[in-house]
Amino acid sequence: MLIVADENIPLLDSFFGDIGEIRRVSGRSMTAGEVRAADILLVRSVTRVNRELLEGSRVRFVGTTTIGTDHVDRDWLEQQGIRFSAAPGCNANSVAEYVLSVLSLYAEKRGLIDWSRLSVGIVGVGNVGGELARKLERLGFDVRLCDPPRADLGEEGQEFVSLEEAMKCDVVTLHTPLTRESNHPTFHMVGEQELDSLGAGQLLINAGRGGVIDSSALLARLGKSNVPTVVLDVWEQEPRIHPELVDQVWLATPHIAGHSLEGKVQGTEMIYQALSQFLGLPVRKKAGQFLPEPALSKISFTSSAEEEDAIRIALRACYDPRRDDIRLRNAMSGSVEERGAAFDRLRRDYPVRRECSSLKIQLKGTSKSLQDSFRAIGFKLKI
Ligand SMILES: NC(=O)c1ccc[n+]([C@@H]2O[C@H](COP(=O)([O-])OP(=O)(O)OC[C@H]3O[C@@H](n4cnc5c(N)ncnc54)[C@H](O)[C@@H]3O)[C@@H](O)[C@H]2O)c1
Ligand SMILES: O=C(O)[C@H](O)[C@H](O)COP(=O)(O)O
Repeated sequence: MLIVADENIPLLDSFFGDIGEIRRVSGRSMTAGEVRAADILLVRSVTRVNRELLEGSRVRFVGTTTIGTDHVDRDWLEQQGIRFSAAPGCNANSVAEYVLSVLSLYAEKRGLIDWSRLSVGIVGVGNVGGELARKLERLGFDVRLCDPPRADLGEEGQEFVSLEEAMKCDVVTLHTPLTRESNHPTFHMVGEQELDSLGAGQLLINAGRGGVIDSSALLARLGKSNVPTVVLDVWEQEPRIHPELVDQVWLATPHIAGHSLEGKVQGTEMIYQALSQFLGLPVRKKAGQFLPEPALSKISFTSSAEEEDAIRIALRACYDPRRDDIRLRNAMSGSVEERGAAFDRLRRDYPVRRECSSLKIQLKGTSKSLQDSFRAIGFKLKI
């Protein structure tokens, strides 16, 4: 059995080595010729999986080791009887931790000692937005949820606000899929009007998909007065992103919010499970068995620790988005092609980033409130 796979999928041999022969190819430039003889196709988010790629091939199973599926023509796969599987939620915690680290930096930039005084509007409350909401609510933030498809379902006990209401929060963070044909399409959902409603005291984060914000409207907005602070992890036309936009936003990262090692390995594991089921094979491997010891395993705080400082230090010890921001800015020179290649290189060669759960926090004589905050974020405590 031939498995053609994006070379950026981690642990291909460990998970799939005994299922078939693995042929690694570039996900970004994968061609019909490269997949024609494959039985199984494994991709990440950068491969357009459609008729053009697969017509006439032997492929019977397509797995994407990602949450997002906007790169896959699912209707066509279904018509062809090709089984499709994605990895919902695999890196949701990674994205939630990305947003928490950004919030900690933003609170500091604003001179706020207590970060939980920020109100946060979460737009798209699925696996990512839901995980983020749980953490923020436990940390005491005022959280507003905006999710019209869920609101339509009339879920009992769940309150949702409109996009307009969500855009009034101190922080607005976008976690929707990119859709064009749904009842509530998200393509360019945040355009001129929404951007004009934001002001200098607000932060806008996009860690969903680039096309959810109209980037021409955003560039125009950033050229006016009373500008909001903007953090972009996702961009229109990746990898050929707009260098001017990189210049204008506060933090610019190369679509890596979900790139914790845990998130990536869980994505591979979920597709291994789905493929095993498809082929009628037993599931014998687990992501946990392949995770190495983290480089940083323990931090201690004593009763002298200030709560806000301790959280800031621990969060940034795990992940500091400023490092990714600097790498992206440094890569923004040269021609369009060179910049695009550099964007992809930053993602391919992404350093190992571990989630907060890999770091044990030792607390001696600290307050209950600090312990609760660490637990809410997802750290393991040793008291
Ligand atoms: N930056 C990254 O690295 C990264 C990582 C993971 C996922 N993502 C992106 O984030 C998206 C969300 O991930 P998820 O796991 O939460 O997906 P999900 O499917 O679990 O949740 C998406 C939510 O968005 C809601 N939604 C749809 N249309 C909406 C609209 N118009 N307004 C508001 N809400 C709307 C849905 O009802 C759903 O609840 C993915 O589709 C992917 O594109 C990005
Ligand atoms: O949809 C997802 O899961 C994320 O956007 C994912 O992190 C994308 O990573 P990529 O497949 O581009 O490496």
